Amino acid sequence: MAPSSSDLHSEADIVRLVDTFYARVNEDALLRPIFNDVARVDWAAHLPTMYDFWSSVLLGTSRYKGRPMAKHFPLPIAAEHFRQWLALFYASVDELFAGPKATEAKLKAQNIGAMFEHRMTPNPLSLLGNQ
Ligand code: HEM
Repeated sequence: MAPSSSDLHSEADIVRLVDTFYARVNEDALLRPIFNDVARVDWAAHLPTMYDFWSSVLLGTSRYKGRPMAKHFPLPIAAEHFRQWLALFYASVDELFAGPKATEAKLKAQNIGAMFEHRMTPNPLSLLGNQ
């Protein structure tokens, strides 16, 4: 019988989630080149930043102080990349956890991702030339 998952509660859970998610990113044909070839991410620095980010979002610790949009604007990413990012995030949550906090993690990832994607999409009104 498969072991039943418990919900996400602790800092150790955040670390497991982030490590599992980025392991999937690093095996993904669409996303791996963006992180490793385009952005040349320093994983030893990025993973702790992401522990802080998700600890702030899900456990309310306010440890993350960065400005994430600035890191994403220069990247060649569009709807398909955001869809894949979210699919891998959902799969990671579902592999490890089940419960209200796990559901909250997926909802927040979806909302923050949609906001990033929206802000990165050129506004068609700008074509009309009204600044
Ligand atoms: C297609 C989707 C995405 C790609 C390819 C992507 C890629 C990246 C890259 C390359 C960095 C820079 C890492 C570095 O500093 O070396 C980064 C940073 C970051 N990303 Fe994403 N990202 C994506 C979506 C998201 C989403 C949906 C979230 C939030 C739910 C997110 C949260 C962050 C945060 C918090 C940082 C750290 C910024 C900082 O250094 O303060 N990303 N991302």
